[in-house]
Amino acid sequence: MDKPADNIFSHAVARLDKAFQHADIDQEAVERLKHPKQVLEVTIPVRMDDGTLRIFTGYRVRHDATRGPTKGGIRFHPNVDLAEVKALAFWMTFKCAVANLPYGGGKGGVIVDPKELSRLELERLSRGYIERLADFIGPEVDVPAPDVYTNAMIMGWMMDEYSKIRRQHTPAVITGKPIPLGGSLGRDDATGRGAYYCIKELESKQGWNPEDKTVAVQGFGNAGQAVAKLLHADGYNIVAVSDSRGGIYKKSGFDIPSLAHVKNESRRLQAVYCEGSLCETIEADAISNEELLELDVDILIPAALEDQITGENAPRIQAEVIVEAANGPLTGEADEILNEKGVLVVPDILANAGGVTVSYFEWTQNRAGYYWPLELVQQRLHETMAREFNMVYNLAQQKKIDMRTAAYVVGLNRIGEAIASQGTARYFTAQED
Ligand SMILES: NC(=O)C1=CN([C@@H]2O[C@H](COP(=O)(O)OP(=O)(O)OC[C@H]3O[C@@H](n4cnc5c(N)ncnc54)[C@H](O)[C@@H]3O)[C@@H](O)[C@H]2O)C=CC1
Ligand SMILES: O=C(O)CCC(=O)C(=O)O
Repeated sequence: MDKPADNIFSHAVARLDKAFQHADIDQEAVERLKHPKQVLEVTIPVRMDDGTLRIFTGYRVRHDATRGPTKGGIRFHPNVDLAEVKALAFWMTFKCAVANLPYGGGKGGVIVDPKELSRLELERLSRGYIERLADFIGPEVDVPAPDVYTNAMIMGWMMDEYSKIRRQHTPAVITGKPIPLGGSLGRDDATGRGAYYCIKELESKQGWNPEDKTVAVQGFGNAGQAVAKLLHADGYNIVAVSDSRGGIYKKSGFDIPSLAHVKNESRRLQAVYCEGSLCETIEADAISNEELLELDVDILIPAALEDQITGENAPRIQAEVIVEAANGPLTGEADEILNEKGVLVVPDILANAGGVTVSYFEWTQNRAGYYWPLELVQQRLHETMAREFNMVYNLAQQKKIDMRTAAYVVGLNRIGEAIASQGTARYFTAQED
């Protein structure tokens, strides 16, 4: 049985060996991709509202920069550790390659439960983290963004802090910002929307009728809410959702805008139906997050944290399709079991690439100083997701491999081409930027 928490990074890189057999890349390059390029650990002293001092620990990892500046979000969570941040940075390298963005992969995290901080404490922590990272990031070097328990407001503080340190307005140092500070229209729901576009591609390939399909969504934050809302609007029956406290189930399905409205107002997931701002409680079953994963649904969307489906619960998964809106929700052992069972898994490095794709659009808009209408953002996101979904899907069919392996093959081939174009001597002598 695997023990996911003990080495999430080595489990993540182990997936490369399977993909390498089908890819066109030098073996030494693959070995090199099993190690991050740079790792930074910082301590952040923060004056709390009661006058005491707390020291927080944070990380930023740049995994690989062959295809461009490293790119990836910042997570604020009590369980953040270095192995997790390294794994998340590794996934970013492949996600950016699969979406064909001119980026490598990076990721950051701070060990903190942001729900325990006041707004001012959170702002001091966010600014302090960027002060520690200021020499490590930059629009052409490493470009952070939101991830779990960080949001546009935090990105705004961070961009402002970096600009203050550089004495230069620098919106392209970070993406996912508030619109008045240079954020892109459409970044807010881009991760869930990207996953939705993947599901729409599957729908047309498999001839699904949305009204016949049941869906369970684990995690009701940025990614989970957006994909649930879009699927609901198309007629899919969202029968279960959850957050960190647990889930709710209703056989006839939920009105997702009502759930989202109340969750965002009250910070609690409740079974409700709203007409305008008038909301009433409705009948539903309380379920645990573990139970949600094992429901008899057509489509399961993990949209919370890593290692949710393991060798232990994979045999009990009943969904026919799993769309990984979260990063790393399945362990390697779970993958094997689900592949055996014939479950179609749309992997994280494809399914949740919508967020970083619109982050790329935001970065290009910041650098050009010219801003796009929402329709253009969504149209280009749709084109990217549909193109890369089909690239991965067709490769999987052609080589008779699972979609995760196919996605890694696409990523490895693109990174391999970039290395070959640079000259391998450069790649292997640590001079790449
Ligand atoms: N925000 C973004 O643009 C992107 C996020 N992702 C990934 O999507 C996943 C979710 O991220 P966001 O939606 O941004 O975070 P978020 O902070 O907006 O929401 C996280 C949600 O997960 C819930 N949650 C936390 N622990 C849980 C648990 N143990 N079981 C069930 N639910 C739990 C929270 O209550 C919350 O509803 C993460 O894996 C993240 O790395 C991936 C690509 C981009
Ligand atoms: O928007 C970005 O740059 C990265 C988002 C992210 O952290 C992710 O895709 O996991």
